[in-house]
Amino acid sequence: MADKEFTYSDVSEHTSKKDIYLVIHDKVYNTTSFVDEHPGGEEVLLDVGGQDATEAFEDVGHSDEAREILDGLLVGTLKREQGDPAPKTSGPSTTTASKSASDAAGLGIGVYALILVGGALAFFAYQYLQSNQTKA
Ligand code: HEM
Repeated sequence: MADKEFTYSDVSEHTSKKDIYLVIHDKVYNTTSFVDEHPGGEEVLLDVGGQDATEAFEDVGHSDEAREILDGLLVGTLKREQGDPAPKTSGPSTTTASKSASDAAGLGIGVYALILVGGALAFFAYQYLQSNQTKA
């Protein structure tokens, strides 16, 4: 049963809670029995029902236990045809995510530096003005 081949359009017919298939790494999984038990909730599974859920699955960083459950739900492999959506991998999107995350961190440090330097400048300017006042 697990070597059955499914086309993308076969899989896309199984989108309801009572009959839901997911594609992860070009393997087809019948997730119907697991929807109610998913620790991440049924919503997220229904969102990707009948679709390639590779990216969604990998982005969460599922445990080995999750992967074992997945093995038990396997019903076949995906047979890609021309015009089907391209395989999804978490590769490029993760790189972009971490890049923008580090950009944001860089900006955060810049803002802190600006506050520190600005604060120091204000302090010295205040001291300078105070000393001028005492002189006068
Ligand atoms: C049939 C496919 C899936 C299986 C077997 C599965 C299994 C699991 C398991 C066992 C956990 C508990 C934590 C762990 O062991 O990693 C979990 C957590 C989670 N899953 Fe999935 N999952 C599947 C698909 C998905 C998909 C497609 C998403 C989409 C975003 C998702 C989102 C999450 C989230 C957000 C959690 C964290 C819940 C929390 O810690 O509060 N899962 N999943």
